[in-house]
Amino acid sequence: MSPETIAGRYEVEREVGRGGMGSVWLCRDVVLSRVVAAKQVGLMPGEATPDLARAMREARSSAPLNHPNVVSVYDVIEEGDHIWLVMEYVPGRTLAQIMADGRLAPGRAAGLGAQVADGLAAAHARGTVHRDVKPSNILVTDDDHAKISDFGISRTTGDAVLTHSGLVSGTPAYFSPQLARGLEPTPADDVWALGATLYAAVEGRPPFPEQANHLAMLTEITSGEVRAAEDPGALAGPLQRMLDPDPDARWSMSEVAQALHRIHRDHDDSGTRASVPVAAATSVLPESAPDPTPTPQEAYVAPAPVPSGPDSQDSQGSRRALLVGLAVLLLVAALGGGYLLLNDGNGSDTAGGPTAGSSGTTSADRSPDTSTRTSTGTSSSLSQSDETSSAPSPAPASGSRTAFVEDYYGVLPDDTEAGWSMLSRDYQSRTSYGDYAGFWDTIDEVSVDVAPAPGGAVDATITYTTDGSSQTETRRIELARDGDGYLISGDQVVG
Ligand SMILES: Nc1ncnc2c1ncn2[C@@H]1O[C@H](COP(=O)(O)OP(=O)(O)OP(=O)(O)O)[C@@H](O)[C@H]1O
Repeated sequence: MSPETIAGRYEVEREVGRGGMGSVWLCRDVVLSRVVAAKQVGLMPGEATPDLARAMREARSSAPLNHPNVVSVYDVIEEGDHIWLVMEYVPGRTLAQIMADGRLAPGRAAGLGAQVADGLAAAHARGTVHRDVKPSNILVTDDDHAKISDFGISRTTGDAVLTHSGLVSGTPAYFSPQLARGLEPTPADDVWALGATLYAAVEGRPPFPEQANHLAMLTEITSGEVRAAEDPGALAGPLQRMLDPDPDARWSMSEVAQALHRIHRDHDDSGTRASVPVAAATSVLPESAPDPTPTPQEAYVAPAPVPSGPDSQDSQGSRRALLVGLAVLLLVAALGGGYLLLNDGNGSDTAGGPTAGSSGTTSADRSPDTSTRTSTGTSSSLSQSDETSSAPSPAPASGSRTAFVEDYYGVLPDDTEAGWSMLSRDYQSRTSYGDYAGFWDTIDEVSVDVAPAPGGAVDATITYTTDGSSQTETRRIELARDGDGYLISGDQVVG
């Protein structure tokens, strides 16, 4: 069901997209009689969750910018179980969507990049680092006016270190080597990310192509060895300066803007130049088409904890890279799946049920009201190459909801086939078994405390341990009935 009005002021017309934090809706502001975009961000009743913190951060970071190349944030509204970020509506497409049609001509890429650089230079002048510049965060109108959006994980000088909901939703493909190593974000990281974005726009793939194993990808990024773009045209020089592994040697964002404006003036070769779709790597979010019957209850899995701490010594580099990788993986993997698993939010499964059959569980006599804990051993070495297989192991068929979730984490990280079989078919369809197993292959040990949550959900406080380092988060896990037992049908971070 779609919301009809938000805060008695914004009449909802339709859904225009979905991101890592929820849906985005086209609305009419009846007070000022203008269209706006409202981004729904999940909020637990009575709690200031990391999502709220993220929305407030986005509002605070971008609202004062008031720049033609930055999406303006107008308001943050708390209503019922949700918060809404009300912002300027930008008709058009994301750069990721444009790139899906084919590679961009260098002149056009320079023109879009110059505008984004203008917006980011203004942010940098205010001491704000965006941290998540990528094609899906660049909105482009039909006449090629570009605006950078989503300051949700931006950092302003003096901010407390983010411990939750930091980092990116989906892909580290645009991370600088320094960010991949877990160092403090700086404006130079945005310069790299914009360079990587322009590289992908003209080349058809990002400098470090997407891999199912994000940890391996982060390790590769830390090398900083970018393969020279094959046909960058006039962008060759700027790309070299933006993608310099040494952040001190990179251009500032203002220098980038100047150079790109100059190229755009000199090479007005607009349009795409080939029908080579950019790999899905650059379209990291399933961007939905307008839907006349949107379902606002749907929420994407929220970001996972990010390792924190002021230490940025090189000697800590590999460990922090691992932790950052782990955070990314947790972020995209949720219960261990792949990219941006959707939470169906209603606790019901799709018709047809899971591919696996059902069998008994040992947990039928456990009380659903008792918080329990389980811990499992070291990681298996499961192959990550099987992208399509359905696991043969049967799902438990009976038992309490909390016990089912406990059992789920009880089989992990070692028996990913059994874990996979405990996910609903709908949930499985949002990732691949290869990604799922690949994620759990990076985890040495997982332990969980479970407790009943409203609506038949289960709150699981999960601790993942890798290489002696641990990360803990709480996920609200939705379960769907499957015969006498359950299957996991969705989840979201709640703490
Ligand atoms: N201000 C806006 N005007 C018009 N469409 C928008 C606007 N903001 C977002 N959208 C659309 O909604 C989609 C989702 O946006 P959103 O910012 O939630 O996701 P994201 O940036 O891709 O992901 P994340 O929030 O995890 O970084 C975008 O891809 C775009 O299609």
